[in-house]
Amino acid sequence: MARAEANPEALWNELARLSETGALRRLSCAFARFVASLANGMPAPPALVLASSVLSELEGQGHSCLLLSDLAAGPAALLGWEDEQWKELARCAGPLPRTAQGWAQQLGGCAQVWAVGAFDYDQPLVLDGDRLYLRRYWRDEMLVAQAVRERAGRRIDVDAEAVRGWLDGLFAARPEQEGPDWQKLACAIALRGSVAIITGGPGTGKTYTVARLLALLFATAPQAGSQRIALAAPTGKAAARLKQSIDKALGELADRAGAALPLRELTQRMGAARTLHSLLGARPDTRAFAHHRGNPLDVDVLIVDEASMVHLEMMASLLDALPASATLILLGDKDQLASVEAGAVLGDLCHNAGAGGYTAATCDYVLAASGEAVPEEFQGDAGALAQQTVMLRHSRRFGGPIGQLALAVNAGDALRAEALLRAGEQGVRWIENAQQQQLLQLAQSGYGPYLDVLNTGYRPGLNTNHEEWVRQILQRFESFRILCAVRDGEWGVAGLNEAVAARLAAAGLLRPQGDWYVGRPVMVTRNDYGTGVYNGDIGLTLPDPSRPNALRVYFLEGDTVRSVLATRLRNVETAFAMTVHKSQGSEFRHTVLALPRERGAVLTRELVYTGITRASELFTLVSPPGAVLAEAIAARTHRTSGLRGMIAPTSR
Ligand SMILES: Nc1ncnc2c1ncn2[C@@H]1O[C@H](COP(=O)(O)OP(=O)(O)OP(=O)(O)O)[C@@H](O)[C@H]1O
Repeated sequence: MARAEANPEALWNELARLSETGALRRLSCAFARFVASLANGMPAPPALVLASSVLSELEGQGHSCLLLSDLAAGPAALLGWEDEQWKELARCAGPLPRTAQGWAQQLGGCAQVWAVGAFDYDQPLVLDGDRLYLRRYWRDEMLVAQAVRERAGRRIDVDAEAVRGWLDGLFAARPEQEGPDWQKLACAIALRGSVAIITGGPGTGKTYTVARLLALLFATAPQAGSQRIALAAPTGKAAARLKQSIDKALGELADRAGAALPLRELTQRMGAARTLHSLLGARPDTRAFAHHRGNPLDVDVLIVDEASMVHLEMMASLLDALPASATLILLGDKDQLASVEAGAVLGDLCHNAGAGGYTAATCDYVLAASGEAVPEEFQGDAGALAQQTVMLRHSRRFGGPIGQLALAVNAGDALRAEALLRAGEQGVRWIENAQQQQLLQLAQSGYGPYLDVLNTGYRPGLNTNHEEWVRQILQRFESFRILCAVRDGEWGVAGLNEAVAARLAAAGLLRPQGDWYVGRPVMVTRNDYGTGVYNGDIGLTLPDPSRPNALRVYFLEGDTVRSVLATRLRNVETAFAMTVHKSQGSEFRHTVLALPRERGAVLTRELVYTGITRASELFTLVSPPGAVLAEAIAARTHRTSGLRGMIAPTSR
């Protein structure tokens, strides 16, 4: 890097140029200007201008902080830039520190940066060791780390013998299986603490396990009758699915347990599963929730499903609002895509779950309370939180080709993934060197079943009633979906939605007119408290039976159908195709994953894995020419955060 003199004007011009070319968000440029403006008229050091713009840019990509070592090494790759773009910017900035320590010294001396431990003037940037944060994210990470550490260290007295008796009754013996019953083990572990993480791929029995954990809590809690249990998930769809699965599992258990355990009472008392937004009391026009440490949630046990989708800010709010006496159970698949917003909280909390790392004390307790012996390879001491974390390893739903493909992708084995796809076994298909027409053909047959019912029309007498007709259409629509890696272009959400609608119209199956038309599937893109629809909700546009010319959008939540007048929905987009991100928490009988022509930063192993695991019976990969699949599998999501480090020091 050249060691020229600093040229502040050239630096600002270069930042502006980068934002004009789209390499840098306008926001990042504006943020750097804001930080610079806080110097009481003094010129801002170029190092600070650079660090602020890079930090803001990385925040937009989901990182919660900036490692100074990345800054010293040149963050071009991290930003998705060419080396030359960074070098040019750095040239304008003049001499810059070459080491992380050098950066820490320079930044720590700036009035806009609070070096942790120094006097706090509420500066916008926080320097914590070798990490630079926006203050909000530093505060959120500290809050999450502290709350998790405290919870992981807390033990609840358990009568291990009694627990063993109940667990033996709740889980069938499995003489033919090798290794411990991780599900049983997870119940024992969760019961003794005020936090537990149960992670595992799809179909590994996370919900099955948690239903048994609830039964166990009910059977062993001193005041079982008054336990307040809440179920929640990041999206409405995931919440409805959680409630449905738990009700089903508890229903089956109730039949088996009989009078010994009044589980039907528990099911009735639990109430609906809610989105985290609604549980915490989201309010229009403010980020602050109604529930926080001053007005905590009224719960004893909180179960959160699809925890991989929970972003840092939400996790911090949740932990802040949870009373110390309550137990938090997080369920999720650590290998799925992280949240759209900054942070990869579940991944950070249980990054090493596969290795176990259970102490002798944990192993003794688990043996006494569940009869399960932890194999030697999973023993060790991976810290307090690891003692409360269990990974479920055996998928019941996913043994076939879809499961094998997901495993291969997760293990980074592109050759095996390609071989499985090419073998064309029942359950997985690959359309290589695809043309868009082939995908549109798939869409026409995949969406055919819902369009059949739609086009038959609602006829009193033929379809038992209007709600039943709507339910049938919604259920059929939910059995097929196109997932995209990107938003733009021929293989992106926007282009494909338009192309699919045009194709269905050309086939005489739809009559698109203007924004709203009968049969248009839509996805809500923003929470709307007025109409009670939330980001990620998917509905279908159908005639309003009581007003001849009006259209309503119908949403299916579990078994319940609800609707909103179409014209009242402001933030929606057509949803024949959706991003893999938005599909998390959903499952479709046939899932089609469309990869783009070129590899970009978003195309990662986690994205492909998440796409595959949305399919319950059939998975089709559609890819234009190129080695995009192998490249995607080789690219892992990397999110910089300080959470692991903040939890680790005192977690042993
Ligand atoms: N120990 C078990 N014995 C019998 N059936 C089981 C067991 N564990 C899970 N199942 C069954 O396997 C299926 C998948 O379980 P479950 O839905 O709990 O998995 P999950 O991990 O929550 O899946 P997802 O991530 O897709 O929500 C269910 O039908 C469940 O009843």
